[in-house]
Amino acid sequence: MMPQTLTIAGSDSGGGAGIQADIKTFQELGVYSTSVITAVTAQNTLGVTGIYPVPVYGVREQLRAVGEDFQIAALKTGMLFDAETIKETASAIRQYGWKNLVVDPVMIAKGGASLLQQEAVEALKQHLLPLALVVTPNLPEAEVISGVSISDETSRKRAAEKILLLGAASVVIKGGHAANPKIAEDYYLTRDGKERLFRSPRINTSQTHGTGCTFAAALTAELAKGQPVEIAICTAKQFIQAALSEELHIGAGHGPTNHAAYQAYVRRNGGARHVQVIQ
Ligand SMILES: Nc1ncnc2c1ncn2[C@@H]1O[C@H](COP(=O)(O)OP(=O)(O)OP(=O)(O)O)[C@@H](O)[C@H]1O
Ligand SMILES: Cc1ncc(COP(=O)(O)O)c(N)n1
Repeated sequence: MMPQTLTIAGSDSGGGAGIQADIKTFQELGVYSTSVITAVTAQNTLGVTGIYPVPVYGVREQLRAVGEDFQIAALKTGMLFDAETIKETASAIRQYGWKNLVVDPVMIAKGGASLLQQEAVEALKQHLLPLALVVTPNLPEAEVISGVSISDETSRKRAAEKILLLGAASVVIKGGHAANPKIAEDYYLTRDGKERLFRSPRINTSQTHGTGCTFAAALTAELAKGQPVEIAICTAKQFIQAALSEELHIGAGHGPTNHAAYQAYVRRNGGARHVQVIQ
């Protein structure tokens, strides 16, 4: 049977991030996707112009509908917007016993719009992170969650350790926002102290809308297929590397990544693009 996955996230009318990015990625990687929509955004490659949260009972009912009928092998969370939605989500994850949770702690859209209310950060830390197998903050999100200002490898590690103290089993601090012009480097740390660096050549592109969502969705898909976390992260990095390499040039702003590029690359070359893993 096809592995079944769930994304709990916001809708992006522009199709590059959020639920839409997740479902495209799940489909490309051969897993079945269910979805719980937490908020509808009016959004395109130029920015977010409206946010319409789904009432909490609507979120609860979607979670119930999925929980009562599907065998969820792995799931991810993206834009959760407010504390009530976070609590409802955490409660359903516990109720249905869903394992292999990837928490992408989405806070701010590329254009600057806030996708998580400030007072909801505490709820994220208290209710959701303890359930996570992997939490995938970008650099600014890692700073907000940990309270550590990240300026070098030592402070990045300290931030990761603080995030793990909140209860997540492992963390990937993504390096898309780092200043390094040559390398995009993601730092992985587990609760038992295992460290890895996932590095790839940095691609010089403005078509980066939804990179975080796509990366976390690829990771979730691979976990659903039973891959170990490190292998799943490596495939997710290969997936986003391909998606950024073959630009679509859609829209006038920060265009979406190319979700079909990874499979096209694998078909052409019999394998995936090189990502360096440093142990
Ligand atoms: N220019 C780039 N070239 C290669 N890889 C990149 C680039 N930008 C980001 N990545 C990779 O994309 C993934 C997502 O990282 P990023 O730090 O952009 O996440 P994010 O900020 O959460 O994304 P988003 O902006 O969608 O919220 C990581 O694996 C990162 O290394
Ligand atoms: C519904 C939704 N979820 C997540 C993001 C983050 O993606 P990005 O930072 O690339 O805008 C987004 N823009 N919209």
